[in-house]
Amino acid sequence: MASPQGSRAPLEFGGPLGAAALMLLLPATMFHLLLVARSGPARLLGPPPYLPGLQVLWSPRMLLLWLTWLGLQAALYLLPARKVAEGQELKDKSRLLYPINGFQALMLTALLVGLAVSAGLPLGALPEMLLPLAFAATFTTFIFSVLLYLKALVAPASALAPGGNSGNPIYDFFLGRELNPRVWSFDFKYFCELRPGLIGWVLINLAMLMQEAELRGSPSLAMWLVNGFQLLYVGDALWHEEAVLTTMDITHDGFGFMLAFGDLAWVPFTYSLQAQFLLHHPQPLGLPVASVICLINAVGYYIFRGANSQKNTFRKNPSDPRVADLETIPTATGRQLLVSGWWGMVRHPNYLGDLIMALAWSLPCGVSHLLPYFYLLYFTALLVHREARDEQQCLQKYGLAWHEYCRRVPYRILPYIY
Ligand SMILES: NC(=O)C1=CN([C@@H]2O[C@H](COP(=O)(O)OP(=O)(O)OC[C@H]3O[C@@H](n4cnc5c(N)ncnc54)[C@H](OP(=O)(O)O)[C@@H]3O)[C@@H](O)[C@H]2O)C=CC1
Ligand SMILES: CC(C)=CCC[C@@H](C)[C@H]1CC=C2C3=C(CC[C@@]21C)[C@@]1(C)CC[C@H](O)C(C)(C)[C@@H]1CC3
Repeated sequence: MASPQGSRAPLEFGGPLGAAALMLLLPATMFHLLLVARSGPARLLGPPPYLPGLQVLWSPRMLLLWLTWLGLQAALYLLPARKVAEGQELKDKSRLLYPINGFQALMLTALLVGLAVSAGLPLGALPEMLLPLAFAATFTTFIFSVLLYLKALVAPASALAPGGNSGNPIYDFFLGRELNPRVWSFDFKYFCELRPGLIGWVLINLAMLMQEAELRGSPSLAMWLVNGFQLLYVGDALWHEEAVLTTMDITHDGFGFMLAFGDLAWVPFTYSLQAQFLLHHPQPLGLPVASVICLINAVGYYIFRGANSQKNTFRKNPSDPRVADLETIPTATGRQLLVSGWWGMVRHPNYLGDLIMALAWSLPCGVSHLLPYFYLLYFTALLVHREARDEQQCLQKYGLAWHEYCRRVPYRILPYIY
């Protein structure tokens, strides 16, 4: 059944056909990457070394391990939070409350893992378990998405997302029907966006580092860099957890297969690709090159954090002294758009910083293989597409003022190029 507002929303991602194709393509790509990363030639574009049978992929023990991980993160989410933040205003003018305790969850996970490892937990064995673990994550994601779809059938119209309610079950299953599915105060989308996947990603990286130390005596410099850069990224996301409440994933997109799979399976198992690659294909890296790569990551982080913080500070309080002097354009909604500072350089300076960091994460893996650059390629495509979606939403929200912003700041992500 199509909702009144859903029937007006234009279809994205190529409509039902595109959604169906992505639901097959994304898991297939993830398994391809997992298989290729451990193969000798490590060819991104070649066939996988072998096709694993169900007996390799399906393991009740791995399913149990995966569910235990989700359960642990859910328990940490429910612990008392240092702060409770209000989300953006909803259609019915209400605001939801969100616990801000993601960084605390990261620290407690580190403590628990540290204790478990010193008590003999073989974390270095995790690399060998990635395939069945990824299969368990994909399997549970499908089941979870079906439950989310069914839950949305009984949700009031005001709880539905602007997209994802076209009436086509495949499309709606993929995009997600309900904006903020919750059971009591447990918010599934917010929980999945920042906890099990992101923390799982750094844990997989750490397992690669420990396994490398076991195999070769000590972790390589390249492995240290990849682990350090990505830990900084995840730590930063959890430290600035409140900022996720204004992203389009939380404010605009429904919670369906796309985000559930993206958050729970795609992020931990494909974002850790560089560490997986390095475990099986050690790369020599000298200090001078490592220093240049650190500098690239630092520049990317500086732009990413500067731009995101500037916008978040401005959106919270436009008269905050840190942003009060910036030039702005008024809009008919009463909100203003920044046209100087980071947001006067390009229309998505935060994407630029993120892409520079993505480059720095691949460079420690050398230039002999394309595989470790998969993240950079995928992420460029994701951000270009995301930018176009955001542009469309901003045009709807701000109309003429958005046209004026585009005239004053003509480049989207890369100054003078794009
Ligand atoms: N690692 C990963 O896989 C991914 C990382 N990311 C990162 O997540 C972060 C958030 O990205 P995302 O949610 O896409 O979008 P942004 O944080 O860039 O937010 C876009 C919104 O910002 C507001 N805005 C745009 N221009 C201006 C301006 N000039 N002045 C004031 N406000 C403005 C508008 O919303 P409004 O006016 O309503 O406030 C717009 O909808 C980024 O750093 C991105 O790189 C994103 C996707 C994947
Ligand atoms: C191709 C595919 C499977 C689509 C789903 C996309 C998701 C993987 C990404 C959509 C937006 C994301 C964000 C982050 C991770 C990736 C996903 C879920 C993010 C949590 C990474 C850390 C950042 O600091 C962030 C908090 C800004 C970011 C928010 C968006």
